[in-house]
Amino acid sequence: MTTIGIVGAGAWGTALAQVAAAAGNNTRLWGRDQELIDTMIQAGQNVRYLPDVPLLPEIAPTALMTDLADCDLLVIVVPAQATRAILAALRPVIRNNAALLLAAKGVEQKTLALMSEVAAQELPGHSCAVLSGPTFAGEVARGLPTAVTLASATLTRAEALAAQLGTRSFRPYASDDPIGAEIGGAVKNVLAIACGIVEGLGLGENARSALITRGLAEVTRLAVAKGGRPATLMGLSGLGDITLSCNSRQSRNFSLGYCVASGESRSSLLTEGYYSAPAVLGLAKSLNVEMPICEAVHAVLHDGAALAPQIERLLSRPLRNE
Ligand SMILES: NC(=O)C1=CN([C@@H]2O[C@H](COP(=O)(O)OP(=O)(O)OC[C@H]3O[C@@H](n4cnc5c(N)ncnc54)[C@H](O)[C@@H]3O)[C@@H](O)[C@H]2O)C=CC1
Ligand SMILES: O=C(CO)COP(=O)(O)O
Repeated sequence: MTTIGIVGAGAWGTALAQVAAAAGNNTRLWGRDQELIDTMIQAGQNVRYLPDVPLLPEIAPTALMTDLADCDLLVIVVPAQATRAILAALRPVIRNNAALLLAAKGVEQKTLALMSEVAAQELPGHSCAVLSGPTFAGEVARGLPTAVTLASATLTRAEALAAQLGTRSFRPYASDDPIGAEIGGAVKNVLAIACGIVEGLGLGENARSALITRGLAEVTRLAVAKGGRPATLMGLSGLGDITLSCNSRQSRNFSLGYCVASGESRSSLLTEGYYSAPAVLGLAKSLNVEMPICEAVHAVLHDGAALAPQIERLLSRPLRNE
């Protein structure tokens, strides 16, 4: 039996622990907060991040990193900006041949690195794959049907992981384009903020559809410049996740955009898209890729730009061929 350590006991980490356990793996769920872990053990649910979802009894929550020492696979599910520190903390603990599966959707602000690049620097020699796609944690944890991209540089490795984690309701599709999958996951968060803004301003469904489609063109340009394949962006980790997150207030990124547009407080909603926007743009600049929608979101969130001129700027761009 495979022993899987889920590193990060937030909403997505908890949902992935449900998946790993349901797929028949020996599953540990590590979180940094001992009090939360104790409550999880007592209440049989993650009361802070995923309330009202009973956890499978096979999941072993722990706040001790040493409990991950014998894991065959570590699923890294802390926010992108915290991933480097967690990987470094795991270095003295985990087995030399433990595999990594990266589940955060973001780009590191300090270095503009993708999570797979961070992992290669912090834990060189460990095999590494990426999990991404349209997945609201609550739905996955309740066992509702979901499909994801599971990408690794080697297709056979991705297929093996897909078989290890797949169930009737959680269907990983294997891919050998981790870069495309990672870029899709990181940029969709920024696009979801843009769509939340459009919704909050009441600009209509046509405008949202235009943003989704032109956003898809934008993210594809970046992925290709970074070495990914356009077809990946037409799959679950691209179009699939953009469609989900750009159309639902269940998305925290979409909700952040909505709050920004309607002038509601957004302090409790600083999301992966908020933190990754500067890194996505930095990466785009370094690769000479134009990303006007992400630029507008960044200007509003990080430079204090007013919404109206940013919308005007997008609408007054020269007409071009599709
Ligand atoms: N919630 C969702 O539906 C999905 C989330 N994701 C991605 O998964 C990643 C995690 O998101 P969520 O679990 O939703 O976030 P969350 O906010 O629910 O939980 C984050 C977890 O990470 C822990 N954490 C934060 N900083 C840490 C640090 N420095 N060291 C150790 N632990 C730390 C927190 O204590 C918490 O347990 C994000 O990149 C997100 O984009 C991906 C797919 C679905
Ligand atoms: O990644 C997600 C869905 O695929 C979750 O989106 P939010 O982080 O915007 O809630």
